[in-house]
Amino acid sequence: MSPDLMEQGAERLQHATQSGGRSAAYGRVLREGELDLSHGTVLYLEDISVSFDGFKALNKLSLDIAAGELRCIIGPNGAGKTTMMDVITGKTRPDAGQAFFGSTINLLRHRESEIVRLGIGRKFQKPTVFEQLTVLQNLELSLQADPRVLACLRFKPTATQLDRMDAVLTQIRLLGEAGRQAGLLSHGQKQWLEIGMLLMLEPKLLLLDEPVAGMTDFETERTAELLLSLQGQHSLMVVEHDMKFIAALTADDVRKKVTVLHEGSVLAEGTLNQVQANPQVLEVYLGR
Ligand SMILES: Nc1ncnc2c1ncn2[C@@H]1O[C@H](COP(=O)(O)OP(=O)(O)OP(=O)(O)O)[C@@H](O)[C@H]1O
Repeated sequence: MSPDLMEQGAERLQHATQSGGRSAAYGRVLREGELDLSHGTVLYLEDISVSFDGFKALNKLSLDIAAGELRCIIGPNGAGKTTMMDVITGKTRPDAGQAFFGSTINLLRHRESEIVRLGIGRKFQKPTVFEQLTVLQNLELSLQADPRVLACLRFKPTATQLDRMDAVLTQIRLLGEAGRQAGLLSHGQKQWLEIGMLLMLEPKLLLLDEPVAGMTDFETERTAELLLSLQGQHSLMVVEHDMKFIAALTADDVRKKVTVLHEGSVLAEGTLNQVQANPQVLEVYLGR
């Protein structure tokens, strides 16, 4: 989708919310801040550039992700993968470019905390669960406005929230560990718990930075199953170096796209087979 269409969408939303009228293009009125996926795109980045002391960490990066898509991003160290996630989540402001969430939400106009509330969840590489709390309490904590541990002990979830916790615990395969102290979980289980904490907020887009780093083969396989079960309902951007894991994430659909970043731009995009056979990718990424 072109930025023009994005701006048109934003204007239409503004008109709909100001006049209270029904937008003919969307068939129903959008509430302000509501994600509009009617064009089929959940994330749209165009010509994003970020410089650190003159060094271009991102250089006119353009990328879009379809609603419900699971997109794998690969690239050598320093390619700009983390910086790209920092821009999407509002941690870093780009020098130039556009970033839209759906067709109406201009991410560059929002703060980090607002972007979380708008529906973008981010999982950093290292697990950051609360080790002294139980698995269930960690999930409860993610629902609270007050993130202090003491507040968690007083927190009384609603019936709907309890149902959601049950569903998430099943999804992350920790239902049997709900009362266990998070610090006693394996590394893989802690990573799943953190994904579960993000899922409690029902994000539309999940960004995952090297989710299987340090996991056993068994845990890696389970993680691939978990992420595959989330696609469709959520959109996912998975940054990974582990090619076996990428192969597992793309095995269900040979047309699935993989994006290769290099020196702050998209070097190649295509199916896993296509990017693995791309001579430029072999040269810069695989070092052949
Ligand atoms: N705050 C910063 N100040 C200066 N340079 C930075 C900063 N953040 C990132 N960079 C540089 O920008 C480039 C892109 O970094 P980034 O962390 O986005 O790459 P990456 O693809 O995530 O790498 P890796 O796979 O090693 O995590 C690197 O050369 C990095 O050194």
